[in-house]
Amino acid sequence: MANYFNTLSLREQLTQLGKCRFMDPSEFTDGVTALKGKKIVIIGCGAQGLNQGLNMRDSGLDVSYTLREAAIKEKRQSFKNASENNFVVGTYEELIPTADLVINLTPDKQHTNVVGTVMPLMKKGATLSYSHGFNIVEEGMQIRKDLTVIMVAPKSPGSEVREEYKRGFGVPTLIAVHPENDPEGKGLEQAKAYAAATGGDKAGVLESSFVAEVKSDLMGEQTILCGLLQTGSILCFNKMVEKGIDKGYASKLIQYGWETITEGLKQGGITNMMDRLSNPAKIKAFDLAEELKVIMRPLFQKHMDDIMSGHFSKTMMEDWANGDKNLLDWRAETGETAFEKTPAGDVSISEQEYYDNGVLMVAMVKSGVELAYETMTESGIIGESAYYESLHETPLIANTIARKKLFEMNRVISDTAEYGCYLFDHACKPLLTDFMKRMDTDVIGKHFGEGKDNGVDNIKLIKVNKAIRTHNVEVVGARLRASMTAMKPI
Ligand SMILES: NC(=O)C1=CN([C@@H]2O[C@H](COP(=O)(O)OP(=O)(O)OC[C@H]3O[C@@H](n4cnc5c(N)ncnc54)[C@H](OP(=O)(O)O)[C@@H]3O)[C@@H](O)[C@H]2O)C=CC1
Ligand SMILES: CC[C@](O)(C(C)=O)C(=O)O
Ligand SMILES: [Mg+2]
Ligand SMILES: [Mg+2]
Repeated sequence: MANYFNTLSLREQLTQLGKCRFMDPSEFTDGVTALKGKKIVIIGCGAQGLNQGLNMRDSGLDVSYTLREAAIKEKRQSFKNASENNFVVGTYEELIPTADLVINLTPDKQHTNVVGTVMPLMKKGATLSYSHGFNIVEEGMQIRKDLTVIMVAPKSPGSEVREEYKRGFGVPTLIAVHPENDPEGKGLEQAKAYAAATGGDKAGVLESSFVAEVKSDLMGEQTILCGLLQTGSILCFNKMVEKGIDKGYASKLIQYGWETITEGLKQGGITNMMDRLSNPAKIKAFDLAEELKVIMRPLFQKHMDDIMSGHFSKTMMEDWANGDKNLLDWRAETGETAFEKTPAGDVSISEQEYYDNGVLMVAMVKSGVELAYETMTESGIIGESAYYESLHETPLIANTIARKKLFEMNRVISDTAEYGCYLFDHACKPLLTDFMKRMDTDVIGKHFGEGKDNGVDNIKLIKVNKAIRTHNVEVVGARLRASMTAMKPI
């Protein structure tokens, strides 16, 4: 098997990377009809498997789960997830031959093995679906020619796929049909019905390609979504403790701070998040973000370059072959950080205080979202896709940190995302050493400008506001959010 993307001509690479059409809600008036009465079998019942299946069943579809035999025999967590939720569970041999749609929701590392095992059991003309196209794009998996291959990729952790659905909303979703596998031309209708069943159509669906999904998904998760939240949490916590801020307070400010400030981002973009600060604090956050962008841009670009060239996937696959050594070492290190080990203190922090005392966190979010968006779009990924993969998903990841810190984020995201997150974190922390030496409690831990006059230079404020509001992520975001009429506040 060879990296599929690297086998394409440059022209075809650019076409697939740029494939991105925002679908009109009127295209979903048929709802789940294309899958109604079809037998849907999900392989794996983990983060995505369980939550997508629950949504699909609540949307009226016939969902069951197939697990590897050992998971059933040993009643592993995946077996408990499915059976305690009253789903039928069976072996591959029992369920795969009956399936019209087989949804592969096992970890990316397992895809070649799992798909290779189930493919001979699939009935003629059935459909195979993925929620991330790594196996097809980076590993060049070849699928039987009579099978339709689709992708329905929620731009969200599995837990939030469920939470947003229960709120009557959904998460933005990329759908695609693999051009090499659409023998009956039914792929798109099935992908649309699947996206509707998970609630994705309420938040926005992009008709995209496997290639565009893989390259943008890897970039988002490694940089702004998980990498920078990981690095930012550790650096901000350590700075506060070094400067004498109470540890419990510092822990709470970080754990719940990302969720609170990015809720402002989700509702009204970077503009609204920055508008929640006083004018002097906004100017300070803007200046810090500009500095951070200069320092981190080469790292963001390196991640994008390595993802595009296949270097990232090659090195991660080497780690798979090496018993996941890097991943497991990095995971253990994260568990030992002072932030992870310090419980949130029993102190009250008001919603506004998270902004006022977290100016550096706001600056980190702004710089990371803009850098990820800029780097992706410069590489041929379309703005709408880059928006979902940077700005819209950051709050959904922040929700997981609020639950149980970085441990929870790294538990809920895919192993692929976790690997990329640590890779970024290891490179980013040293890059920010000098910058962090200059930071003090005025920007993290204490109210910025407390007791001082709130006056600012009008000309500077006008320039800052203009720069924030005219950034392309804001222009695209305002358009996309206008169609998110079902979005609910947390
Ligand atoms: N995590 C997320 O939020 C997101 C994930 N995705 C994509 O969704 C897919 C699933 O990821 P995720 O939900 O994180 O996966 P998880 O790690 O949460 O779940 C894995 C499931 O697969 C089963 N499994 C593991 N190894 C094997 C194997 N060798 N054979 C058969 N089954 C196996 C596990 O069961 P058991 O070990 O008990 O057999 C478990 O039920 C990936 O492609 C990922 O990139 C896309 C968007 C977000
Ligand atoms: C952000 C990580 C992710 O891509 C996701 C939740 O969307 C993943 O692979 O887990
Ligand atoms: Mg993702
Ligand atoms: Mg991912």
